[in-house]
Amino acid sequence: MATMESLIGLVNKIQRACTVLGDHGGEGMSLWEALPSVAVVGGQSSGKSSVLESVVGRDFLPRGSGIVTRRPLVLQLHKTESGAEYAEFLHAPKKRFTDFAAVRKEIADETDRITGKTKQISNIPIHLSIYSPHVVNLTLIDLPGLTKVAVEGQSESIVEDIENMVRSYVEKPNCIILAISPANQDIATSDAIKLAREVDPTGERTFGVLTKLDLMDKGTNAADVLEGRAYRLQHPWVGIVNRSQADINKNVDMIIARRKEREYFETSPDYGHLANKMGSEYLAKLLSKHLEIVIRQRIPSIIALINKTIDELNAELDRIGRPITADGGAQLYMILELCRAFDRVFKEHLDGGRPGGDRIYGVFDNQLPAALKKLPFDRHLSLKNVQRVVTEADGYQPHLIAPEQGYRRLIDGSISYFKGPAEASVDAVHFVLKELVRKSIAETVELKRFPTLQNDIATAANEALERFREESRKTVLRLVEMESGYLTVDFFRKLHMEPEKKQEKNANPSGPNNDRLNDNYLRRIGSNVNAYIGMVCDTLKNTIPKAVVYCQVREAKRSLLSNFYAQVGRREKERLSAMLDEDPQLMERRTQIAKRLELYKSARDEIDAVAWK
Ligand SMILES: Nc1nc2c(ncn2[C@@H]2O[C@H](COP(=O)(O)OP(=O)(O)OP(=O)(O)O)[C@@H](O)[C@H]2O)c(=O)[nH]1
Repeated sequence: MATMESLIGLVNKIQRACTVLGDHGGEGMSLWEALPSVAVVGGQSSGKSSVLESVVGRDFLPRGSGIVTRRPLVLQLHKTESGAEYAEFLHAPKKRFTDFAAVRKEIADETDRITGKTKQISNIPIHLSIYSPHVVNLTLIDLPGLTKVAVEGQSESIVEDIENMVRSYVEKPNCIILAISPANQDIATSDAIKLAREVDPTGERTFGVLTKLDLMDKGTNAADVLEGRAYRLQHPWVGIVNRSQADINKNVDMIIARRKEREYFETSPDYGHLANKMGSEYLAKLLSKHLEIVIRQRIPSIIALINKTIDELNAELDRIGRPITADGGAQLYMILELCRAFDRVFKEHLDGGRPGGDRIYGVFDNQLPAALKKLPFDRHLSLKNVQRVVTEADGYQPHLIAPEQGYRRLIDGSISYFKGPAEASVDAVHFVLKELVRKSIAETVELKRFPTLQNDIATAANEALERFREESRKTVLRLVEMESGYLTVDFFRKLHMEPEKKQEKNANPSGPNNDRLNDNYLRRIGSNVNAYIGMVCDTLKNTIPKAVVYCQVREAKRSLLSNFYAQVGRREKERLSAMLDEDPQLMERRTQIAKRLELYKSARDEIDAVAWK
């Protein structure tokens, strides 16, 4: 069976770890909140700090008039076997305080650091651990005193602010409330009891503490309260006699004060019969014992919470990706795997399965034919232009039979118009491919965590696409040039064979005459060229897409990242790690999760070890 010390020590340890990680508060139910803690609540000057100090057996809290406690103080008491007493602050972890006057000063300074020297309050806690053979394992939270009026220099809202802050601690179901009330005031007006009743109506987690018993009017006593008749709680009331202000001023030692307190009860005619259940030492033991019971009850639910959280953290780690290995070979492998994952997505876009590849067909099916249709052959083959070209081609010697040179020039001129739509198709497909690269990178889940690699892949892919575009451009231009380079002879032979019935009877069949190049003759040349160009157009409508697919689409599928692979393979280990750089926020998040995971796992181990001892 676990001992009391080990159980409370365990909770102390876990709380401390939670604190280091900033695990308390925040989103969801945290481990911190699942652990029991003791909060000290009371009106101003009710004796909260004095009770805390007697429990610890040391002077270490700032004193003065007005509200001195202006930030929550999370005080963890660690019982040590022997040796010197010392204190440590979470905000100055490397510094051991053995002088408790310095601890007091540090609390005051640290309070001012957040709140300024004003009388404002802050709900950011100060964490203090005290290691001593004279304490019991316990975590206590000292809170600002509840007050009814704001004093000079404080905002009007301070009364409410303090109450809200204190309430935020005591309303947690795992908070044990140490409600401090001074005996020289009517218990019915106690701020502590009022708040405790509100958040814990059944009184099962409230411990009533009555201070200043020695300051009661002569002839009156607090037996009614201490024996539970005035205000009933589930736990017995504990009476306390702290040092008076005069004692404090005289520097009366805590140990002596404890002895005097013991003597007070033992010799008191009013409380002598309760003596063994009164005093700060008894209170410390009572709390510690209660805490142990509570912890024991809570262990199953704490373990459940821990296990649930471990599962959640693991799931989140899986989602954002596990840390990357440091080995160069493994990194190279990982980069190539990631590239392949991208490549798969990219191919799915082209081959179907993912949208986008169809837009390439759109280029061939709509854009290209539409552009071809718009070419200005009407203008180029107008009577006027045909006449101009043919005459120019003839030069000083008009053609004898047929205007061979004129035909060639008209055809060449027309064919060169095809370059525009051919290049436009190349560009259009280029942009579709580029967009698909962008989309594929965004859609490759595995790449999400690696912004640098995403960039590298995008750059490499775009460079490759640029090369393919250039190759494709050359190829389609060549197709067009090939059409000019050698004309289809058959077409003209057939023309020649056709009966020239449409020719005017009086026109000179051999061509030119005095009003050489009459309209009908020119129209015929124009329509012959037009028919030939129509044939070329039909051919190019088919061959341009073939060239584009061959040079760009097929290459993109085959070798989009080939150069990149070769480069990566030659890279140094440092460059590989750099490529696998992640979003700093993500890395930070992963470290956070890993740390919390560590905390929860070690908490589980510790609980296992203690609970089954
Ligand atoms: N005689 C006597 N004086 C006490 C007792 N408890 C507290 N005092 C005195 O009451 C004054 C206030 O006590 P603190 O312990 O500072 O009270 P507090 O509730 O912590 O005060 P704040 O943090 O300012 O709200 C001090 O001067 C103490 O010496 C007691 O049991 N007997």
